[in-house]
Amino acid sequence: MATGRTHRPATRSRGIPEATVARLPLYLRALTALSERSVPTVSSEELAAAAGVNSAKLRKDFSYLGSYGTRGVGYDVEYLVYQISRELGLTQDWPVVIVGIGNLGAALANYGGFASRGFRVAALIDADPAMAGKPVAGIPVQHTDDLEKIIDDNGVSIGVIATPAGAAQQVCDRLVAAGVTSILNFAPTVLSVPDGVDVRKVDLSIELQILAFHEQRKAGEEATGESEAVVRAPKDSGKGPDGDVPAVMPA
Ligand SMILES: NC(=O)c1ccc[n+]([C@@H]2O[C@H](COP(=O)([O-])OP(=O)(O)OC[C@H]3O[C@@H](n4cnc5c(N)ncnc54)[C@H](O)[C@@H]3O)[C@@H](O)[C@H]2O)c1
Repeated sequence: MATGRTHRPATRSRGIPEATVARLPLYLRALTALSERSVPTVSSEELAAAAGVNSAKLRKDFSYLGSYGTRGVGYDVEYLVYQISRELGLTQDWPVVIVGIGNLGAALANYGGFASRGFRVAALIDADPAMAGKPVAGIPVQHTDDLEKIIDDNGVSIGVIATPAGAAQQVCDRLVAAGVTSILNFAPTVLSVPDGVDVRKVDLSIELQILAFHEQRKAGEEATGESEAVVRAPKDSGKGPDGDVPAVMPA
């Protein structure tokens, strides 16, 4: 299944719904931008607009954090940044390994945005012996033979898979056996993991296919001149139960 969902129940142990957890990074991004502009407080409406979320939903989400804002003043930006960062586990440093240092893995390794969000690229791993020792983003690539030792030495719990699809499950199995409990998978394949391991999948081509579906629908509306046309989506419109995550893609 092409999904960005984690293999977890809908509610986390501390009572915060998974859908709220998924919105916390959106609030954090908007709050960080306000903080960088030294904005001290923000109303729920302003923040909701900046995060692209409905304001009633935002207030409900923040109630799970025990954050209710002050009437007429709004939310304290710095405190909310701290609260959300703490809730997301970002007040600590997370060493991450990237496996598969080709076009995508190298681009990820070079992305500066991870470090500023608390994710440190601890190691780069590839199966190609010719790459071993070569620096990418200033970090020497290490061979997959040493994967288990690298995970252990660096205390890594988050792994990023950027290998071809055919290698991804085997890489995943090794990461999990070595102690990794969260995986971000870029390979276009479904990974099987044991309970207790979270997998999130990123697939830009699926996002593009969903956009293509909407483009096609818009073009159909224009052609028939139906400004408010009821153009019914196929039974499976490409959206999951939350309306934001593709559940099943057309063949
Ligand atoms: N999710 C997305 O939006 C998205 C976008 C682009 C690419 N991809 C996927 O990301 C993956 C990588 O794409 P790319 O363009 O970087 O490919 P690439 O061929 O440039 O790189 C793949 C790298 O993986 C290494 N590799 C192969 N088997 C391995 C193994 N068992 N263990 C460790 N390393 C191994 C190869 O040596 C190579 O360096 C592909 O699966 C591709 O489909 C996903």
